[in-house]
Amino acid sequence: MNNHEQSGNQPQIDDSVYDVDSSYVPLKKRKEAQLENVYRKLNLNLVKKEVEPAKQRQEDDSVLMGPQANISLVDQTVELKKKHIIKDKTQEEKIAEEEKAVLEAMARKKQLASAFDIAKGIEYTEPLTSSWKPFKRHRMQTQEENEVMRVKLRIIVDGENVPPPLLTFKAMRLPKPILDYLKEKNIKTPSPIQMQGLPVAFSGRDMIGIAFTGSGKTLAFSLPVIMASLEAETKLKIEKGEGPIGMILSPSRELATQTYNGIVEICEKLVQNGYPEIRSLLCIGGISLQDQMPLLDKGVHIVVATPGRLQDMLQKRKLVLDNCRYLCMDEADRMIGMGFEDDVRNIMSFFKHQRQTLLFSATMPAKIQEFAQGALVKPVIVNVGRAGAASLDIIQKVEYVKQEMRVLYLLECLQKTPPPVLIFAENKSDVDNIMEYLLLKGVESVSIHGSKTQDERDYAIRSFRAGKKDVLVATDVASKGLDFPNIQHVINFDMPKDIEDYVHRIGRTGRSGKTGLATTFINMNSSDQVLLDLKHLLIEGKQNVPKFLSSINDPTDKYRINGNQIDVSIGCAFCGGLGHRILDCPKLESQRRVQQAGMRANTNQMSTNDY
Ligand SMILES: Nc1ncnc2c1ncn2[C@@H]1O[C@H](COP(=O)(O)OP(=O)(O)OP(=O)(O)O)[C@@H](O)[C@H]1O
Repeated sequence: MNNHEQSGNQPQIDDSVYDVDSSYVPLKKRKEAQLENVYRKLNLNLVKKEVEPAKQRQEDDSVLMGPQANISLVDQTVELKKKHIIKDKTQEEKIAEEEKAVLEAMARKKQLASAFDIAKGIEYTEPLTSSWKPFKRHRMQTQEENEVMRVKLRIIVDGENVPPPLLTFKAMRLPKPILDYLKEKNIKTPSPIQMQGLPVAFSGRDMIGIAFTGSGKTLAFSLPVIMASLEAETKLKIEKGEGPIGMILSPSRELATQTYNGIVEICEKLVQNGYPEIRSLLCIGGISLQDQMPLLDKGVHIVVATPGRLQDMLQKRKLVLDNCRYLCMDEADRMIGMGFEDDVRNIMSFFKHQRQTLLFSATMPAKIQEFAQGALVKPVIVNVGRAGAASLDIIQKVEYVKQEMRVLYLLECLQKTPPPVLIFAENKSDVDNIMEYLLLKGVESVSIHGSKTQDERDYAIRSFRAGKKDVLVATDVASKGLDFPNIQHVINFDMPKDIEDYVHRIGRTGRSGKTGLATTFINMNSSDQVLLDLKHLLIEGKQNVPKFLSSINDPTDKYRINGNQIDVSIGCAFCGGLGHRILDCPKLESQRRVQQAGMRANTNQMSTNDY
């Protein structure tokens, strides 16, 4: 029943209609055109360069080499060896060079740094320090011992002087009320991203944290901001109108609210136990600024914000970042890579001092890491699993369902598991239609998308979270970071445009060690590129790959010369998709188009949804 392709008796499955071959006829031409577009966008002239060096070398060689040459034989030999190496470059090396050039050009174009620092010519070379340190016995551990531990925990780190991983919350020297809070929440042992990420963040180090959906990243950046605030408050009380000490940026109002609520709970626990009051402000669209003025007047320690409202407040000087020393971007690749990039750059420009910067996400392609490293000081990269990999706790099913049959099939699909179930659709109108249909059929459902009022959005999230509604139908606004308890099943009414969104969507289930199911409807309307990314993601996750996916012509085959010589698992350095390389990246191409048309606000769903 789960797999239509396998059962072969469902009318809505029609593999024969799915003529994938025809869409790949002009592949070579398409690649050439895409390449040209990428280069044009980046003002590179690499296509020309590819042709010219050989000619140039010939000319150079004729001048430099041979008996007439005015250089020593040793130098000539070196030159000849170089020449030989250049000539012997494998196709793999050439591709790697092209990819590197594209990435470097992008990094140059998009330095993520404070305008203030750039203007003043300030460059920070050393990380900030903090008074936190691990117990002596952990400090005494050798790097080798730490590394052995990391290997066991499947944690990969990169960076100088990485603090040791700590296996218990107690070893992290957290205040007792926080330890009690964690126990009450049944959070007994830190997850791997917490074991390594928390010591790094507590030490004041800049960090990029990558770990699969539902693995506890929120605590890995919330506890450090609370600790930093406690430290600051203890040293010098935050007075009227001062603060914040730390700031967390989220791509959606709902995610910001969730993070804020978690922080407030922990801070309340601290106050109940005699610790100083740590005040937090939720800075998102749809909340009355007037209502927040009394809190702002008192001074706040922590701000959790979406970029739109935050910029508004910064511009109006309702908030100043003079004392802000901690910045975390949750779902960082979304924040930097798509849509919010200019906003983030603008927010950065309001900082006046060095800050600790942390970036977290489940999907963080190399492109973002390179880009972000320009803004971080001696960062530590903490990686648990491949960036962009799906959680192994999710059973992924992919079914071919004709476009017009999808709504009808939803009801059957809903029977697969008990509630709660999340249904994702790309378009707001689809969300509305699905919702109407489910209500007609008596399914207790709520829906959320960017055109709903804040009250409607809040109601939907609240009632679904409380278990009063069985089904939440949503656009991608609810796909990133939201943590609903025990989602049994995620249904993708359509395949998202990029594989990262797919990873985030299905990541609403299979969280904190529990198993979940994800079903995705695909048909001829799904793009070939993303289906190939999906195929490779399923292979990576050891999931069943349906025949209609495995039979698609795979352009990454062309990179597997000489018997799979190229490791395709490196995937696309821009979007992280495994089914293509950066030179074929549809997302890069679509961004180029968006930028050219100057339509960012209209075409990026996040931007319209989340302010
Ligand atoms: N160490 C832990 N042990 C058990 N549960 C935990 C632990 N840490 C966090 N959790 C719980 O796991 C759930 C998922 O955590 P969280 O929302 O932080 O995941 P995430 O990694 O941020 O996911 P996403 O990538 O989707 O944003 C939450 O309900 C959280 O309370």
